[in-house]
Amino acid sequence: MNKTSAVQTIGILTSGGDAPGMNAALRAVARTAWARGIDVKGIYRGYSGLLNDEIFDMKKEFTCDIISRGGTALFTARCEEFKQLEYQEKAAEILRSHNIDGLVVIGGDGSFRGAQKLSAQGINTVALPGTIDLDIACTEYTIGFDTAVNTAMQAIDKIRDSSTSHERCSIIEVMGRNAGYIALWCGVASGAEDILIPERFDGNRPKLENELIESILEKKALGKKHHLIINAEGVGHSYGMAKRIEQATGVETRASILGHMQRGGNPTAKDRVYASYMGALAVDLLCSGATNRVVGYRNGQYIDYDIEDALGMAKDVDQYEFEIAQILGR
Ligand SMILES: Nc1ncnc2c1ncn2[C@@H]1O[C@H](COP(=O)(O)OP(=O)(O)OP(=O)(O)O)[C@@H](O)[C@H]1O
Ligand SMILES: O=P(O)(O)OC[C@H]1O[C@](O)(CO)[C@@H](O)[C@@H]1O
Ligand SMILES: [Mg+2]
Repeated sequence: MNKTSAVQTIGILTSGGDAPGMNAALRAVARTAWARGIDVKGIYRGYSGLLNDEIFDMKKEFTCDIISRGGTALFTARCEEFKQLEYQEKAAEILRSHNIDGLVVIGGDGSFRGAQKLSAQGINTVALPGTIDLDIACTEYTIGFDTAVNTAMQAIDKIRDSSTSHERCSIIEVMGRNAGYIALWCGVASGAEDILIPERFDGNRPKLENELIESILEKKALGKKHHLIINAEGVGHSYGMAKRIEQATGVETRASILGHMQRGGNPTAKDRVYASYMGALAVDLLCSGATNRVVGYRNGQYIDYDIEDALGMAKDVDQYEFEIAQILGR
């Protein structure tokens, strides 16, 4: 019991797509809470597990040997029904029945909405940005992005060796349904000739493919031995694109979709360390009586925002960075 803390029992859940570093975050939440004299309960499978009362007393052993592991030891899920008020009320009741008066939600923007709804139900809630997509406007860093980019970059390096040997064009599709940050970073880090991201795609596929065909022929004329296109999932259609490009250019073209391997693997040092500090801050915010907050990282500092304000912020790929990425690929 901590008489000065606003909360006495903290629950932790992970929600949405898993992200490397989630384990480091939940470990830091638990260990900081214990250091502050606060009990910790784990909730399996995100909001879905919460509604099914999959709640347990977390013990120290649960947090051992997980900092280096990808994924989430709490498992994760998406739960459509949680968007309805009656299920949010039910979830708050379940939390109260376990004496959970503070909750840490680790997930992406969708999970933040859920956290906000639980805060409205009277459960003090703090969210941590756990997503490989980097698509959260209030923060320059999200847990898992660094690992995902490094994983994808290493895969692209390997494809590049094969692509160069065969003097082919390779289209490599990386994750990011609505956001092109992974594609942009991989494109720059791999020296890609073209980078396709949803933020700069107007939906006109014939126009996009014509531009790519022109770019491939131009570079071929300059003597380039391969052509690497990094395509974000949000633009997609990599296999069809490869076929049409090959037909139009006569350059053998292959598509590779990297898929969920980008979400796994041992987190980088950055993801472990940032996630650890963010997890600790979430606990200290709850202890101070804060609710409906999201933790972020900006200008070298860990900070927190009101969830509504955070979700209201707009995020776009930096135009200067995008232009330079294109120049460097020429
Ligand atoms: N408007 C909402 N109200 C209540 N809960 C929500 C809302 N939107 C999303 N959620 C809950 O959060 C869960 C995760 O949301 P979502 O699938 O958007 O993933 P995310 O947290 O954004 O992560 P990522 O995009 O990185 O996979 C949903 O399945 C749902 O349970
Ligand atoms: O296949 P799933 O698990 O539904 O998730 C895919 C989505 O999750 C993300 O990787 C974010 O975690 C998106 O980039 C992707 O579109
Ligand atoms: Mg999301």
